[in-house]
Amino acid sequence: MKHAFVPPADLEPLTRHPKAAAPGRHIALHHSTCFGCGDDVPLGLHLKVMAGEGLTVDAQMPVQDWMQGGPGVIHGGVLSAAFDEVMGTSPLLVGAPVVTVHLEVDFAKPIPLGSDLQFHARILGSERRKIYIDAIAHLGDPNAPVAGAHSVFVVIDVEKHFAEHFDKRVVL
Ligand SMILES: CCCCCCCC/C=C\CCCCCCCC(=O)SCCNC(=O)CCNC(=O)[C@H](O)C(C)(C)COP(=O)(O)OP(=O)(O)OC[C@H]1O[C@@H](n2cnc3c(N)ncnc32)[C@H](O)[C@@H]1OP(=O)(O)O
Repeated sequence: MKHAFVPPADLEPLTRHPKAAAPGRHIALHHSTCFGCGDDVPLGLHLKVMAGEGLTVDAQMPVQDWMQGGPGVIHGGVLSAAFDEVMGTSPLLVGAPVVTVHLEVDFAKPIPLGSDLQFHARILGSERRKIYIDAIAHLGDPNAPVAGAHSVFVVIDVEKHFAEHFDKRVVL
């Protein structure tokens, strides 16, 4: 798949946190009203991100009718949000809460409504507070990706980062 993103060649390797979810286990919810992973939002992606081997995660997403962009196919923004969520959850494997600063998506094939979309993301390494991650999406054959993504996330102090906005949060 074509892509233009070039991660730094000298990234620091990261290691799995001793308390990270075991391979095959669900990585605990970010929060229940998150558009990407929350159980309590009526309209959301409801993604369940599972720990994989090493510094990888996996998720699957049924492509539902409300996700339509072009007729019969997924909207690119919905796909981008799903990549953001899946990749953004993976740093919890190394014990790092992050926010996205950069997200690139390569759309290789139209993705039909009704498909069962599979995601696989991997942490590439870090540079200071930045964590570089890439991912693919496929329809059953990881060797035939229908989309790919590259991202940069930055490790934050969660309480400080959201302090100013916390009182305006939506509780359902
Ligand atoms: C949805 C909420 C998520 C909450 C997560 C909390 C718990 C996590 C647990 C579970 C994860 C669940 C999964 C979530 C998935 C979805 C994540 C999202 O969609 S997050 C929403 C969108 N993103 C933002 O709203 C960030 C807005 N940006 C900022 O607030 C600031 O830019 C911030 C705090 C991230 C960094 O600002 P500074 O002042 O602390 O630090 P400076 O020095 O500017 O940047 C740090 C490094 O990042 C580079 N950087 C900054 N922006 C960059 C960019 N656009 N591209 C590349 N590098 C960039 C800089 O060059 C610097 O790198 P050098 O160390 O100097 O090399």
